[in-house]
Amino acid sequence: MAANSSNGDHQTPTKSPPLPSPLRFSKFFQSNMRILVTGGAGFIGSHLVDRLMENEKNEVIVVDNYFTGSKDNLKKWIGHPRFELKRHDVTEPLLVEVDQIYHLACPASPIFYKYNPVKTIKTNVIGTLNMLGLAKRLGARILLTSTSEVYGDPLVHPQPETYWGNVNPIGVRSCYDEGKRVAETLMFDYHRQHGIEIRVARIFNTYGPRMNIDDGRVVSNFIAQALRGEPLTVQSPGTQTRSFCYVSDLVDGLIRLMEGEHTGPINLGNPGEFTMTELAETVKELINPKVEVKMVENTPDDPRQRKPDITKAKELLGWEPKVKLRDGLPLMEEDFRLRLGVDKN
Ligand SMILES: NC(=O)c1ccc[n+]([C@@H]2O[C@H](COP(=O)([O-])OP(=O)(O)OC[C@H]3O[C@@H](n4cnc5c(N)ncnc54)[C@H](O)[C@@H]3O)[C@@H](O)[C@H]2O)c1
Ligand SMILES: O=C(O)[C@H]1O[C@H](OP(=O)(O)OP(=O)(O)OC[C@H]2O[C@@H](n3ccc(=O)[nH]c3=O)[C@H](O)[C@@H]2O)[C@H](O)[C@@H](O)[C@@H]1O
Repeated sequence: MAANSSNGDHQTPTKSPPLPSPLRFSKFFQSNMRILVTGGAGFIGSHLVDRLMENEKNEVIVVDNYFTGSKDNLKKWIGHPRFELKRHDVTEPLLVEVDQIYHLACPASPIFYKYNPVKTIKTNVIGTLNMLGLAKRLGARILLTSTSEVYGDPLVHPQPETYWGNVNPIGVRSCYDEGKRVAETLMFDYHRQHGIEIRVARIFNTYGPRMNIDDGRVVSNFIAQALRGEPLTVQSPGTQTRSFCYVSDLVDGLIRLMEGEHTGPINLGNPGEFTMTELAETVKELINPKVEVKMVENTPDDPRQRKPDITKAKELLGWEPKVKLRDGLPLMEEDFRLRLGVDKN
């Protein structure tokens, strides 16, 4: 019987195992944490990647199908030894070895998520199932970027995480808001059934540099319109409200949530609340006082009010946003000027 065999079935190895590749000890492999970011070529994802890459102990893998994201957002990392970019659609299974998963992949602007609603549902449901399956196989911690849209057209204001929402299940926005609600359910079922370490962030309207110029969301629309000298299109009635969070604050919140001890769901957003008419007037005043503000028709099921209750984020993550709308808009203006080629007079 072999001396080192516990059950007697094993042969004593006659040959020692091969040495690991010498590359195993190079700088490339010395990271402590390998992190997957799905949707990392998008707006929030690329800012998250920037922040994760600042830490030399992190190795970052991005997967994206480039539906609304772009390699351009990640160009400073392409070729970096701790960075890898892969064209991949999350509705297909993925085999990679990672310690953490930030799962962002999903079109976020209403014009894009409504463009192919069935695909949006597949991305939210099958995409999240695939990422949870990966997390289960690896024992990895997974964070989902859910949304304030799970509250629908809210009847409670501001919205705490305990509010179950007011969502139209058959409307044109349902592919996104019901899709995210199922994604949250899947996260908690995998947690309860399989013990997966989960984190769920409910993000409220976030803005900043790198949003697509023709993204269709309100802040990017107004800034692009102001710079092009076109009327700012306020969708009626203009009294509907949103609360806008600058992207650096949001990324800080996501990382705190991932690194902390709480599953969530946790609201991440800036409680400063504005009507769309107020937003248009602010953009006009800061960027181009000559443009006109024009009232246009709205889209179905547009939520009338939205403001996060961030008590939980403050208490559990020690997080609150720092950048006020009036300070964030000029930072975004600078980026849009560069990309549109419009100089400041
Ligand atoms: N920006 C916000 O205000 C906001 C608010 C709430 C929630 N969120 C959530 O945050 C995440 C990122 O939003 P964003 O504003 O950066 O949007 P974005 O559209 O800029 O980024 C989404 C990224 O996901 C990719 N993607 C889409 N479908 C995919 C698929 N099937 N497979 C692989 N990649 C896919 C896109 O190409 C893009 O790079 C989304 O999950 C969104 O629902 C954003
Ligand atoms: O933060 C959230 O939870 C969600 O918010 C947004 O959805 P929405 O608030 O409808 O975002 P916008 O399309 O930017 O619209 C905001 C408001 O601006 C108005 N709007 C939009 C565009 C425009 O040109 N003018 C205008 O007045 C809309 O009617 C709406 O009332 C995002 O698009 C979602 O991805 C995200 O999940």
